[in-house]
Amino acid sequence: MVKVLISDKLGDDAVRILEARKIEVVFNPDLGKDPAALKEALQDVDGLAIRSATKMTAELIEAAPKLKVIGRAGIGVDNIDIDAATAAGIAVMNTPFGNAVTTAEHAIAMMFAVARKIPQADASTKQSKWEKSKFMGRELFGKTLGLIGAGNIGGIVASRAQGLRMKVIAFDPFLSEEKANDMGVELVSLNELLQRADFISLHTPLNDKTRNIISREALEVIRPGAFIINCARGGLIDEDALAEALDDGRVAGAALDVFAEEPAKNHPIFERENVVVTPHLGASTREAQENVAVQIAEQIADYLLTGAVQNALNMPSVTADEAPKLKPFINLGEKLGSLAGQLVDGAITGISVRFAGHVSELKAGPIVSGVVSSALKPQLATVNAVNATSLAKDRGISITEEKTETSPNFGSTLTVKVETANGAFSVTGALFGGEPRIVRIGDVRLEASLAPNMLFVINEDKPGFIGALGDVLSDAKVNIATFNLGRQEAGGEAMALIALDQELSDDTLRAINALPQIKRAAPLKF
Ligand SMILES: NC(=O)C1=CN([C@@H]2O[C@H](COP(=O)(O)OP(=O)(O)OC[C@H]3O[C@@H](n4cnc5c(N)ncnc54)[C@H](O)[C@@H]3O)[C@@H](O)[C@H]2O)C=CC1
Ligand SMILES: O=C(O)CCC(=O)C(=O)O
Repeated sequence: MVKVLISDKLGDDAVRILEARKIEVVFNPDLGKDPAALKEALQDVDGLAIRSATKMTAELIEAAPKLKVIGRAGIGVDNIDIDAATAAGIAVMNTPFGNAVTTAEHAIAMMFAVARKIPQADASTKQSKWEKSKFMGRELFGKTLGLIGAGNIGGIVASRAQGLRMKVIAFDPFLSEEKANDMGVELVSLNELLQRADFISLHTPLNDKTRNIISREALEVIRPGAFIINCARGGLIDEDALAEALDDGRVAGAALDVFAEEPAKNHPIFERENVVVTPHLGASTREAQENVAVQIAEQIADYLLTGAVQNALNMPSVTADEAPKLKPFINLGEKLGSLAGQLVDGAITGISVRFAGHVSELKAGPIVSGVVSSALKPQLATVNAVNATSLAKDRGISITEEKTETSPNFGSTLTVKVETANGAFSVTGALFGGEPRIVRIGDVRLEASLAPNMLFVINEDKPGFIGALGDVLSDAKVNIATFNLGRQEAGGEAMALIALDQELSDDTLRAINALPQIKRAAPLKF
């Protein structure tokens, strides 16, 4: 039975959905905060569902031998070592839209809260102080809002702010001028944004380019009296420099939902009068939590049970409709790649996949990943379908695809060609009753199903060879299951793919290679 661990607080719907799909669920919402216990619990799970408390480090990923998918019920994946997951063949998925509206609403709420000092006024009024003159606020109407990052959440914040009649400008190097125009947002440089914005709201992922994007230098050029709102990630702001800018009044106020270190307790910035803080509540509404719990449970179940891939950060997507059609061709591609990879000699320099017939209408990515990973497997122990194409690219191996709509003798065929400095090897396969079958090797037609133990031979097409080979195998007590022959012309070169019921020993292989007609004999494993 497939098993999924939920190690953070996640809506109950997630458990219901997974169990309804006959998945065993271990729901321990406190495990994410206890890496040692989490490590133990990861030993035998196929899937993991998390929010932000669980930090999936390379060490934890290594401790999860069966893990196939990590699902983040939310947007930010900076708590997952994606490179380590990819290297281990684990799909990493998130739910990019489920909590976006809620988080954008939190940013707007925080902007109001800091501009009107609502939390401070609330606390004072509840202490019976009635300090009316102390809490003079600022109006948002007509002010300039500067968005750093205007994607999903930034875009929603922009539209809400426009409703408040604010002017919205944005710094986002990956947003096209056309899209910005559609959003009614003026694209500017970071420097211009810092100098023009009355309110600055951050909405980028945390990565090497965005870490400390609000740096000490940025705070030096910021428009005096600006407010800063951060509902994205703590590491985007240099917190020490912000504290100083708040103290000397360059920054009028800051509203922070996220912190460089979380949970943030006794943070020095909490002592500042002009700061409003929340404990990473951006996504915390009933609606958003229901959305992300349902979405991640469905995505994890689909992936584990059908192979469908949605919202993965390290794999091409495959819909639930596509998955059953692709599965047999992925299997065929893996077998062809494996056969070619086992038979080529020397470092692989290129792999090409030719799709002919109906298979050319299917998504190529997952099939190519299967071909590449199995072709490289004999040379690279760490390769898998998730990291295959990126690993190939890193090693300078060219990957090409070619598609033709017709396949003369079969509904669909896949041809895999693997090149090395010593030559190329190509093999074609098709599906018979959904099962992979080899139909051509190089220019030679031959039909063979694949078995766990096989022998590939090239020999001179002369009488007596098959008998002699049969004698060697019989002496070694190796039974022939199927024997499939092909040749280009009588008396020329012949080929055979032979399925064996037992594994070949080195001695038997030596005896086969010593037969006079033999040109090549190689064992194959599938
Ligand atoms: N506080 C909370 O509870 C929540 C926080 N978040 C965080 O909000 C952030 C934004 O999420 P989404 O809008 O969904 O992401 P998104 O991917 O839709 O948008 C991010 C935007 O940032 C831009 N960007 C990337 N690098 C940039 C750079 N160097 N400079 C300027 N812009 C850059 C991208 O082009 C994109 O438009 C993420 O960090 C996410 O983790 C998301 C949900 C809840
Ligand atoms: O799960 C949460 O509460 C945090 C959400 C978040 O930060 C995200 O989705 O990026």
